[in-house]
Amino acid sequence: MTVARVIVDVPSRDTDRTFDYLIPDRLKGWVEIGSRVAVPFGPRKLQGIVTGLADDADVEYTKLKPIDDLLDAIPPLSKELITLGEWISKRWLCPLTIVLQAMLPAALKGRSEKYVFPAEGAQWSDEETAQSGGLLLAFKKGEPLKLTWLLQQFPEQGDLLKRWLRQGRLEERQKVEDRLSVKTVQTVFPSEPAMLLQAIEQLPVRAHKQREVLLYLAEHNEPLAVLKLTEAVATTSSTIRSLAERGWIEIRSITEDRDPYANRDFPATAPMKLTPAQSDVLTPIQSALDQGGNETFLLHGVTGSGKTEVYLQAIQRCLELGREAIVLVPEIALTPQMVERFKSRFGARVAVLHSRLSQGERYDEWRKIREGRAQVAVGARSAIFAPFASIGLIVIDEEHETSYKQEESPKYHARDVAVERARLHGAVVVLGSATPALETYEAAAHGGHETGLGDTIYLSLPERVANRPLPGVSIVDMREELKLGNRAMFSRPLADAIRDRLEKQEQMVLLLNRRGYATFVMCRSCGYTAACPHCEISLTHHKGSQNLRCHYCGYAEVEPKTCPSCESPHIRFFGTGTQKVEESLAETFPGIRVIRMDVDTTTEKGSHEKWLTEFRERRADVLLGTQMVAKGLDFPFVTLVGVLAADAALRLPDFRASERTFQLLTQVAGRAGRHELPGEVIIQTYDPEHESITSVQGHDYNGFVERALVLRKQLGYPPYGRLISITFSHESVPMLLSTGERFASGMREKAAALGIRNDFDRGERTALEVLGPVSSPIARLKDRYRFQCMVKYRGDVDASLLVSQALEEMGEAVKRNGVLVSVDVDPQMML
Ligand SMILES: Nc1ncnc2c1ncn2[C@@H]1O[C@H](COP(=O)(O)OP(=O)(O)OP(=O)(O)O)[C@@H](O)[C@H]1O
Ligand SMILES: [Zn+2]
Ligand SMILES: [Zn+2]
Repeated sequence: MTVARVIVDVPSRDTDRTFDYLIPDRLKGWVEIGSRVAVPFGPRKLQGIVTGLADDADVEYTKLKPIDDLLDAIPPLSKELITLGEWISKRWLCPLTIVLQAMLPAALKGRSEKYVFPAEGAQWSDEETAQSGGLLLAFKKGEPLKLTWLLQQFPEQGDLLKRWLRQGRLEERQKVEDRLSVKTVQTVFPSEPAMLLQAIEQLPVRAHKQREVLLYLAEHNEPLAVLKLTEAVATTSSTIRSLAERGWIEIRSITEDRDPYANRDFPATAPMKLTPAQSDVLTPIQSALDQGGNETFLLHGVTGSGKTEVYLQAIQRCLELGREAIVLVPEIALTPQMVERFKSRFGARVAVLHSRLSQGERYDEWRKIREGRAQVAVGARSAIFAPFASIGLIVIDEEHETSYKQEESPKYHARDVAVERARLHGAVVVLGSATPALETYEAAAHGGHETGLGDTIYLSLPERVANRPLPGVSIVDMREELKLGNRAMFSRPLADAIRDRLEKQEQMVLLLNRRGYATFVMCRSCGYTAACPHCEISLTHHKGSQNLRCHYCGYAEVEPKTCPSCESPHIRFFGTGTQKVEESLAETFPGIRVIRMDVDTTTEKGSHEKWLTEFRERRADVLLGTQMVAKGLDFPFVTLVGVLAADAALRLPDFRASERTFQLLTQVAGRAGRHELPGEVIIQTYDPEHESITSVQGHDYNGFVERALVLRKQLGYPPYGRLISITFSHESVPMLLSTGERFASGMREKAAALGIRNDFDRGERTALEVLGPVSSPIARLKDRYRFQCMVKYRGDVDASLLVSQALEEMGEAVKRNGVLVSVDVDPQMML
């Protein structure tokens, strides 16, 4: 092959196509589909990814420029991932380069030199050394060598070099990683116990602390981090250092492995003996795996029904068949507890990918996958791009979670990507949830094809393991509480239950549903509310910094003491934050031990883990938090779940608001009574008759869903129709209106030309309707007004294509006027 088709890394519509480059002789055999290259582009040098190879070019040969450089020896992307990327780019109307960049670990994005060196412990026979034509000798000094230099020096040895890199005997590293990596830890190496006891004799009488340290080390005679030792003995590092100066202990810096789980023991677990219900759902999954069939299953299992054990045993079968598995979990459920369950079963074969890893750590895990050292990838959304070669199984836990849809470009949904990637690999998909998304449920229960999921097989685990009952749920009407004179945050039944658990030394989870329930400022005299001057949304009160802030643009102002509008002093901060609940708990229940988990307390690396361990070890009575306490946690002593402000998110202008509320409440209720002790759930609400809330009480997923589906059908909303939202933003409203109108009429003409009607009601199979332009729910953002059009369609029409054509036709004018356009295919957030 002499020509490479390259997607350059400029995310715009004009460059969203391949450009041809010559492959220079020295790079022949090295440039492959999926290679990252440096290329000249006009006056600039750009990075690009090779998406195709050819023997002839689209333009005249003589006009082709050669590729400047190859950026990695082994292509970071595979042919299959490029194909998947092309599909994503079409499906969600997003430039291909943005999709491909999203597939690469961040550490790989820089353009830094690559170095090659022998892997630790790698050996070569004399014969191989002789064959290598000096290549291996070049490594003799043990120093990494530049990839570009090697390619020039050993043009004949390319194949060997490549083979050894693929086998992992040679390793490829880049500078960026060196910069990121190697963390060193000051570690104490104690002498023999006998020596230490002798040393104690020699200490001055008053050196209590030093004596304690030496005693401790005599007892625990093994290397220990200085920090750990100071904690264990409650002393300072200078005490320890003075012992080192006298030669009784030694302090050395040792490099810490970046694998955040590497230094932890995971006691190995054997597969559990399945319950009959678990076996019944595992059997069809395993036989699909055995037959190499490309099937999608919905595993609908109530909370605590043992879905995870089913995943584990399905993965085991997949590995036995010599194939690889991806497990997706929502970012906030990617807790150490979850990771532990996979690590204990499959050990070092598991790679973990999540956003709390540093760039270097993520890159390490990614390489483990690509080099075949790991066969199971557990991670959040983007782990769907794990660079495996032969995927047998993709599991998506809590498949209804909105976090599987990326809100910024590329706006893909990991569930749909999973189904497509599984198709490319002939793999099995298992979508698990106690509260499946309506789209998934519809596809599985009624074979709905509008969902894009295709045929989905419905499996169910309707009961908890070991006949444990689902917790009893009671609903407290907060309006009644107010009538009875209770203005506190906790209703009487909840307060009583909390007291009861404190007495019994059992544990509690309290959820504050804060979405749509921001802490805003309102004047009780005149009704003034503080809003951002640049965006049409209310400002949020931040207690720590005593200011009001806009969550969208970052605008901040000092908190007012009197109303800026009428000067009344009765200006109040409304709404409840977790911090306020924590204070109120402390006042109402003196001595109560509370762990608060929200964005403020979990930003620090490892903090999640710390809080959960503390709670598991029963060093706290209450785990209080936002959405992040609702999922995946399994604590035996939790017998009470309380929900404050259950209805806070019901009024959001989003047709999924009630589905989301139902899901959240069911999930958090599922944290109670998962082991021997029975559980109880108390939900506080101002809207006790709302179906989202009453259905949680009856554990009635199917009833809730069937009723919700009737409504969706009437409105033509998903899963009976699909949506594309197009948002235009500009400083001028008239400009927006005319742009929006032009788009809407363009779309209508296109649909009409295809004979597609725009009325949804008459039950025609194919329909398309354009709604808007209307002002967006967030009407102004950063001084730009926002209008949106919604395309609603169903049946046999490629609406994404029509939208991109309509936008293309308006392209020039829109660009000239500075209107920004953003497209969201299958939007999950209507705000
Ligand atoms: N076959 C089994 N025998 C005994 N215990 C089991 C079995 N399967 C699962 N369990 C236990 O039951 C509890 C609940 O299981 P698990 O956490 O897998 O449920 P889940 O369906 O994933 O729940 P959720 O959706 O609420 O996270 C766990 O403590 C698990 O160890
Ligand atoms: Zn006022
Ligand atoms: Zn703002």
